Amino acid sequence: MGLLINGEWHEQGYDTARHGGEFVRESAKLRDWIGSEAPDALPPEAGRYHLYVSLACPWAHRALIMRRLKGLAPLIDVSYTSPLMGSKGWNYHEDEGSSGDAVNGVTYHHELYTRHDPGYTGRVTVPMLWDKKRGAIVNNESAELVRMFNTAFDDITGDTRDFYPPALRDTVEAVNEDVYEHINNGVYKAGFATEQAVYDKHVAALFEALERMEARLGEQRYLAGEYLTEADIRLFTTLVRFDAVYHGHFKCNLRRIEDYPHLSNYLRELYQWPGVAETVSMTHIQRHYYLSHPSINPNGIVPAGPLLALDRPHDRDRLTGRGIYRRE
Ligand SMILES: N[C@@H](CCC(=O)N[C@@H](CS)C(=O)NCC(=O)O)C(=O)O
Repeated sequence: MGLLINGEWHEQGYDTARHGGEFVRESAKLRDWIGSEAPDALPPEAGRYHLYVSLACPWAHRALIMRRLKGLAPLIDVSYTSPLMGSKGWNYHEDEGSSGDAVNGVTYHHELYTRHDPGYTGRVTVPMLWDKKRGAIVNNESAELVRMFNTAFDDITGDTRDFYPPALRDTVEAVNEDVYEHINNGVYKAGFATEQAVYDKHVAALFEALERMEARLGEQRYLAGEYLTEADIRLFTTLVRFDAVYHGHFKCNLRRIEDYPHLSNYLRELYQWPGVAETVSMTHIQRHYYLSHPSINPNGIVPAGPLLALDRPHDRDRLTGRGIYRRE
């Protein structure tokens, strides 16, 4: 793990001591846009953009799912990193399970950031969308990649499915805020805490939020109601990692997702949604977390279980669901 300072790689973990034992996530810095809404946006084009992801990373995973569900796989190709994030950060070592970098041929992900800006300062993260034409990064904030993929390429693909329908936006935003703060990032805040009181606070907030989602999903099919939206994709990527990684490795162990009837059935429904299972690699997920954080798991033993069997039947059909909203 490390970061770039004026274009130089520095090996450095998260500095929790500076924040009283708290893990504080740095905001993504590269925020260009593709589409027709913004005046200075880049044009949507088939084959022009390339998505760099780790199959282990929950933030990358949400972009990868949107790419798949919006039919963008033929337009936007993908490279995935090795699951092991060592002292030089994310890398493309094919012998460790990476696809290699077919576009730029780099070994380390940070080389892409310095190709974009030789003096780059900041964390070097996945997911990241690359513009082959300019040889530059478009955007490294997954929440924005999800939004972009939802609409930017619709004129090319003819796909009008909308994961952020205007009538549901307020609900989606409210759920996203709770899920991001207490669940998506909550597991990290608990797992990377280096003070007992900090861990206690975040683990409690995490399970209170899971209870809220459990109650919500007891009454409605999806987080924003009858339609599957980006809010569901954003919760899914944490739920699917929870019992396998966050429960043990990050000590988020008051309960498992399996112990919540609605959350566990909902997790299985989403996992079985056409196209989703193929974006899930439990091998990358478990190998990444258990092998990349020596301060938490010094011996690097990767556990054998749990046996999740996410293809078991679910009971969600008892609630009204209308699938994905389509724009007129
Ligand atoms: N805000 C970013 C966060 C992405 C992120 O933190 N990704 C992690 C992997 S799960 C990463 O690349 N971490 C490397 C680091 O922080 O040095 C997003 O959602 O796209």
